[in-house]
Amino acid sequence: MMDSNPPLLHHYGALLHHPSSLPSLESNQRCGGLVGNPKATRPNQFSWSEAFHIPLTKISEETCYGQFSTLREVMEEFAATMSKLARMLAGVLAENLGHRKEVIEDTCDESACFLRLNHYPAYPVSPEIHGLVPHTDSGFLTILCQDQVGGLQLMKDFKWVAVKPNEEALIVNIGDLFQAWSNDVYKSVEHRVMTNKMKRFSIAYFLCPSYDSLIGSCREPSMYKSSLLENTENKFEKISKIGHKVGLSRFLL
Ligand SMILES: O=C(O)CCC(=O)C(=O)O
Ligand SMILES: [Fe+2]
Repeated sequence: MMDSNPPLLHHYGALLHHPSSLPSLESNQRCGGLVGNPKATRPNQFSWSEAFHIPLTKISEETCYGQFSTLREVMEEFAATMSKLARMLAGVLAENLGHRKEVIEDTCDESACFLRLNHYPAYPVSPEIHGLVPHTDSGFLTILCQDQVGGLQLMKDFKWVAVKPNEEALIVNIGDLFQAWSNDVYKSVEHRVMTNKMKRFSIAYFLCPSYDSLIGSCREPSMYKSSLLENTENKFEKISKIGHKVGLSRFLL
């Protein structure tokens, strides 16, 4: 967790409490939608949530916002702020491993980065249902802004630990590809969202390597093979076929 300037979150309150009827997933497909789980056999393999998922390359396109065109400007501003912060943090983490911070600029151009506005409709608190199923984020770094409702948990020492809402803080997660790049010095943490009797909102900014970047470890002996990201198995294809993403295993040597 890191301290953030409280006005930042207040300024973006309109986004955090975005209308629950943002452009439907169907109309949002043009901007990149989420995929379900065709292999699910139990309710807790589904996520009780909907998401407005928008690549940075489309953030200025009015068609992505449907009737909520007033959100466009604040989305652009929010994405620019998060992008700067994510790059700065990832740069510091890269420098900590003895690399130039510019390696992040070289690897992660905006073409693969995206924002996701998550909405978790109210549901009785239950261990049987997830707001968002356990997962790790796939990219380099995620910056997450959550409201005051709570429900986010992360795996620590084989136990789920609640990440208490703090309106003065942002949550920063390492993603799978940063774990691979750092040769496991940084770990992508598993997390999930539980349901809540109040509706909940969060916004995530995902800093991701561009599809034409070579992903491999920055240290020897490397635990992960170097491969062009576009040649590795597509996580979305896998989710729609086998019900879960392939994650880091696709890079292991
Ligand atoms: O809503 C949250 O707190 C978590 C969201 C998340 O993990 C994601 O969008 O990948
Ligand atoms: Fe996540």
